[in-house]
Amino acid sequence: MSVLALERSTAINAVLQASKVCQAVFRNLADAKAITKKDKTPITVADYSAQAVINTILGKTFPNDPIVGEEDTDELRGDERKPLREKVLELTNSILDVPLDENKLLSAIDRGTHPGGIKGRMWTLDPIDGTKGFLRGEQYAVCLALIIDGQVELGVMGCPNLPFDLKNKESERGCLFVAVKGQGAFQRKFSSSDELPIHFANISSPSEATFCESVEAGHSSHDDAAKIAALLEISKPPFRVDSQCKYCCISRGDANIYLRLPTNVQYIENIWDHASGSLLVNESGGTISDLYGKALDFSLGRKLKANTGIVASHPNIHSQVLDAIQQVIKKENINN
Ligand SMILES: Nc1ncnc2c1ncn2[C@@H]1O[C@H](COP(=O)(O)O)[C@@H](OP(=O)(O)O)[C@H]1O
Ligand SMILES: [Mg+2]
Ligand SMILES: [Mg+2]
Ligand SMILES: [Mg+2]
Repeated sequence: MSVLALERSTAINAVLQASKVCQAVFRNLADAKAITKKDKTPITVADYSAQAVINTILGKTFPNDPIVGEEDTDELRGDERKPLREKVLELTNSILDVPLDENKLLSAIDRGTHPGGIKGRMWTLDPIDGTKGFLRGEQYAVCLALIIDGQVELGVMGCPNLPFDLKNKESERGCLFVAVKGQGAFQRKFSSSDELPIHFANISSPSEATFCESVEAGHSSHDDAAKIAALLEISKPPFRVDSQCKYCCISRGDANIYLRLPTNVQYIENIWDHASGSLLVNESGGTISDLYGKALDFSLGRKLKANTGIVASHPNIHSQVLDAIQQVIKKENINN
């Protein structure tokens, strides 16, 4: 049996089950009212339920593994939240073999409150990455990764709305991406367990590139990206996609560069927003770093405290992309 085989199959099953939760809510999106968390970002019944499903499945096979999950139950407790809680419970139990009661539901979600760190095994989970994309009816991803001693060893991403072949409009939607360190990167359809290896598209000059960025200008500066693209003589328009689907797209050759450029100096990236995607990039032949060329450090808790922004691209062009980023950042620092 290959390394992490049980972790791999369990994570794939967990992500597929959680994706079913999201797809069920997505089909009746008008009913999926979002509430706003303390950090002013949205959350829906599907985010809570997907985290409950994945944490329950992981807990059965790996009862001692901690989980660093995005969500907690702070906003799900109290009388006024009873209707929301009941919806989350109903949705969760429509997927799980053994139904949960309300207390078990809350504790399943709160298994995700681990602080992270450098020692031992831990999972990191983003039950819906791109909640804003989900609410707009666009792209989102269910993202799960296993970190051991600060290193991402396994990443699985479910992208329910992503076409298997982006160039073919009729292509089936629902793709799952999986990478294990040292074992390569693969894509499969939700509807079939056949896995196909994926690779970065070969590219020799940044000017030929298509770059990905967030749909949300508040999550990544579109203005700075345009300046960087101009310096690199990129003529193709940006490919804007929500969520870690961006990592999936560059890893299978749909685009060549992913830029995530801070809009606010206070913002620090979350580990669950990049763990699975960063391994997918590495295993499909890409390079990933922060804006200063520093490796992403997943060992410092729930956040990427030592890093600023993100850039992923083909190794042939990475240093040129970093140079262009430096020029734009330096100019801004001088002007501020
Ligand atoms: N000011 C900000 N800068 C960068 N990322 C932000 C941000 N505010 C929220 N985010 C993150 O952006 C993620 C979505 O990324 P993208 O724009 O690539 O779709 C969100 O994940 P969630 O949707 O899981 O909350 C959230 O963690
Ligand atoms: Mg969120
Ligand atoms: Mg996220
Ligand atoms: Mg999320």
